[in-house]
Amino acid sequence: MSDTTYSYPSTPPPQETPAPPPTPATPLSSTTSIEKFTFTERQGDLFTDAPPTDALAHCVSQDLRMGKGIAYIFKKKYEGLNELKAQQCKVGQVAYLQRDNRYIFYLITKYYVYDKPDRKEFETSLVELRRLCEQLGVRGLSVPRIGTGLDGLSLSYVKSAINEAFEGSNIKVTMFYL
Ligand SMILES: Nc1ncnc2c1ncn2[C@@H]1O[C@H](COP(=O)(O)OP(=O)(O)OC[C@H]2O[C@H](OP(=O)(O)O)[C@H](O)[C@@H]2O)[C@@H](O)[C@H]1O
Repeated sequence: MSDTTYSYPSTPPPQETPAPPPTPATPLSSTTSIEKFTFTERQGDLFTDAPPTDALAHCVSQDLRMGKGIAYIFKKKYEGLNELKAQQCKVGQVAYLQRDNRYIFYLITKYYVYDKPDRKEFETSLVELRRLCEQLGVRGLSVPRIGTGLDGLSLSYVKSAINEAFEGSNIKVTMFYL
């Protein structure tokens, strides 16, 4: 008896779905840096220890008296009273000067020199400060313990208000203290 070999078309094995090509990893180039908001406290003199390219900010009254405290030092060091007055800033707004290749910000946190700022106006001026920093391309901002001396705000409140106002920005804020 002859062997008859039947050949059947081989049933192709079930097609495996070809694995998708590996997703190329996002190239982390050395230039990929997403700057984030940081808040740092540093002991030192704002005027001598802050990075020279950092903008500076402090609190003043709408009447721009700057009669004492650190405001007085700013007035003596940067002058510009007429430039500031010409901006006609009101409480909650921020006037500024350009000096030595940096911005100097004046947060208007109260009406008169003898007033004390209220929190809402203080916070409004911080939000305006951030807006101005972003508009002017400021990436580094150095401040004293704003509002905590003559203006009588608590340090913990001021720090939380700064963090609240700047969270989500790409600005590095440094708070100097003596
Ligand atoms: N070189 C330096 N480096 C680093 N930190 C320094 C410093 N020099 C001083 N400090 C500290 O910086 C904090 C706040 O210093 P301040 O008490 O002056 O400011 P403030 O923001 O509470 O109040 C503003 C109102 O006071 C003013 O005078 P008026 O009465 O209003 O005329 C204005 O006009 C405003 O309205 C205190 O811890 C100081 O030790």
